[in-house]
Amino acid sequence: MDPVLELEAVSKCFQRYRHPRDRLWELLFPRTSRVQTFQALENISLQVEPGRTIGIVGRNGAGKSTLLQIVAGTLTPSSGRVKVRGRVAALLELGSGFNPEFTGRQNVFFNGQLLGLTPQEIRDRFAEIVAFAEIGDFLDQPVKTYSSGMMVRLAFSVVAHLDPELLIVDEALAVGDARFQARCMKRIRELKEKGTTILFVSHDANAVRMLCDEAVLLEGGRILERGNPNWVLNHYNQLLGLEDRDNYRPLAQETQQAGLCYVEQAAHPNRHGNGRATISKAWLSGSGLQADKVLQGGDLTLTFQLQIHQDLPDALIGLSIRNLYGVVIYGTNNLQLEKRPKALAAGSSPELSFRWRNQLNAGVYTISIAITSEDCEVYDWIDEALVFEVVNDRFCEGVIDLGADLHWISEFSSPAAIATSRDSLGSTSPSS
Ligand SMILES: Nc1ncnc2c1ncn2[C@@H]1O[C@H](COP(=O)(O)OP(=O)(O)OP(=O)(O)O)[C@@H](O)[C@H]1O
Repeated sequence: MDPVLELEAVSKCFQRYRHPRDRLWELLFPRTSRVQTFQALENISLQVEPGRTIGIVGRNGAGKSTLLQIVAGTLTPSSGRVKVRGRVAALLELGSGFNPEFTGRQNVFFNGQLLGLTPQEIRDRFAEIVAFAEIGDFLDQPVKTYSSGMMVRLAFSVVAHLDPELLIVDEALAVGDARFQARCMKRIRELKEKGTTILFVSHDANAVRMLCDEAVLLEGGRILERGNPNWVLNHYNQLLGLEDRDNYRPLAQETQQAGLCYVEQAAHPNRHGNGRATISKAWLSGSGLQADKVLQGGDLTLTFQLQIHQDLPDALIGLSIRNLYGVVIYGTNNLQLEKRPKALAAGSSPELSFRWRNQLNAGVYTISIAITSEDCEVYDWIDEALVFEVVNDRFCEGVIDLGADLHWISEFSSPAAIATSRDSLGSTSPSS
């Protein structure tokens, strides 16, 4: 199959002044130009096959946005060739692609037509776009009156529902509250599963590792590495070096012991089941910071209130915690925990809770909850019912904070002292 995207020796130069006063100088003395040419991209060649998700990583100023703007057609290259097969939809700059004087509704049609969809095709998707964006009555207000959060919700919804062949997402823009992040990432995963080709820009190595089939590392306007995400990201982490750690600031200590609670999910879009029993409420509580933020390391409790509508022979009640990239981090249910209910009579409203130590690392997570029969007849299932964000005081890599401990052994200078220290720690060497 032909590649969806082909870049051949693409370069981009910008003209810029070193100091603002140079601009004035040039106005006063037009023959003595002080403009400098800056090469933002140099000789980029890249082919992307259909259905691939490619992560673009690189330090600030590496050229990621410039590259993606060239692919999206909002910037022309200084030299080289760009070929895109099919529709490209890009979420690059906040508000780009929107006419501020038009209403949200008009902008949806305007963008759809720019992407080559017929008015009927846009009408067919309109309800879905509006439902996802959740901007309510603002749909008929001019976009210039929107908050940045509303703008990003509508912009993401438009690009993610117009069935592009190539979707370009700058992850930095797909943020907002934890719930919106979870919905964005879910939609991106759905598009990936449908075979959409995706270019995904991110500073978050974990995001690229989990979502992308391949990664491209840009540095100084050139491709430094392309290939397996793990391999490329190791290189990226080396580049970041201590930079990140220097920027890391531990949390202030005023953060303890608020509660957090999620209530009724009556009309949840990701809900299904035959209704013989329903989950009337589910909520999470523990050491929190704000409504949907919890601290790493504390206890979390997920409580369910159930409503039994018909006598049930048995029930399996469970939860599944996923990260934003759909990876299941943990799941369990009452059978695995050997807690069978005594009776499930019609009209009863049992309540139960799961409690665990929160070892998740910083990030956004979702919890799917369900009640089914032991042989998987689904009574009620709410996918990604709860969304919460974990905040971690300590910096560590990965999804779980195992809270490793460290004991120096080699600070003892003599072999005898090392042996003594090993004895006192009760440790054995790997070879013993
Ligand atoms: N319109 C412009 N005029 C002059 N220089 C520009 C222009 N746009 C980008 N640049 C420069 O080109 C370089 C690459 O910028 P770009 O925004 O593509 O980097 P990036 O990798 O997306 O960075 P970040 O991660 O910070 O968003 C930067 O040094 C930037 O200052």
